Amino acid sequence: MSITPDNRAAVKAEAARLRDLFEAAGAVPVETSVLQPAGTLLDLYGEDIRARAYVTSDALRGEQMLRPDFTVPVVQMHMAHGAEPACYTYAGEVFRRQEDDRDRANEYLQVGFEMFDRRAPEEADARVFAVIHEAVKHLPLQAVIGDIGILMAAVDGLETTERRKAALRRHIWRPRRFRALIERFSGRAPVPESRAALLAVKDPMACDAPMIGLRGPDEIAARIRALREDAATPPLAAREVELLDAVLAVRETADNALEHLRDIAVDMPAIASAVEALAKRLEALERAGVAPHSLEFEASYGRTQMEYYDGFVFGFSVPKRPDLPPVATGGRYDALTRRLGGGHEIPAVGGVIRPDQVVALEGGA
Ligand SMILES: N[C@@H](Cc1c[nH]c[nH+]1)C(=O)O
Repeated sequence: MSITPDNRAAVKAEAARLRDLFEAAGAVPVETSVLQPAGTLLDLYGEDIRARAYVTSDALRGEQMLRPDFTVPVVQMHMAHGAEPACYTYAGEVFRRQEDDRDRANEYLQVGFEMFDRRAPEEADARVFAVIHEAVKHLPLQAVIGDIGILMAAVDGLETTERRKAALRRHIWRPRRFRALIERFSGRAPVPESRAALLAVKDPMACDAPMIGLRGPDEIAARIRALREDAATPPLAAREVELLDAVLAVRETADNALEHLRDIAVDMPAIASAVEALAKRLEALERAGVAPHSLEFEASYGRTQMEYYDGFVFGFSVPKRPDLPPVATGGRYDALTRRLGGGHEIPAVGGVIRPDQVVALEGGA
């Protein structure tokens, strides 16, 4: 649902209620411009949002985009002149093109809560989750949590080349492409024919074909070297793939998921510290009044959301209604503060609620 003349007043009133709640929880209200510089900022969101942003040009300022979210501009603002620790709230429109569903809003309000705090990250995770949970607890929603940090640790721990790990890390956000890479790196899928043909030639650069395209000879030669190195890399061990698949398949209540992940970590020590961080987070959630057995944990959760997440992720959705957008989503984005921090960084976590979805559910949609 989007904002229509009929529901505008109700959605705005709900946005104000949420913002008041977040302020009462200690957040300072902030504003960001609707028009944001596109360029490098857009890259931080990842492929999905990049494809859906409204971008326009400006003779003086270069490419501009209609704000696709608040987190990136709020991080920028905080890194430029924020005090520590800090907690912010905001309410305003975000804009994302819808490619295949006309009924999904391309412009809607978000009310957010963001915490920048280097003390006890698990406490901050639990605090953000609990504040959002409290705001939507009157609605029939199911909360799902996940942890991108566990997936990153699982990839980092694989016994393979840095190059293969970097490719997998990049494609955590594209589950199908990730799967295809695993199939190839484990030798279960054949090397593409065109690549095999290229590598069969002793020196592909030694021919007098004209240079066309954007890549120079050095870049092409480097790419061929990389492909040769890859072709000579031993396949991922079947056992490692099995363990990685086991991690990705974890999907159960959070208390059981923790036990399950601890079992997997016995054979996959690379994820052990990320799993213990999950344990601490669940304890902090329990202290904040959220019982772990009431939460679904899905190891793959968040893989199709913002690419800046690198730890805790969560969402609140209407059960059995995958056609409806989540009412609230959020997650941890420590690395984003480093990328925008010009040499500084601070652990950070936050989330947003969509007041239009709250109003629709209250109206029985
Ligand atoms: N900005 C995210 C939500 C979020 C806020 N803070 C962390 N995550 C989004 O629009 O999906």
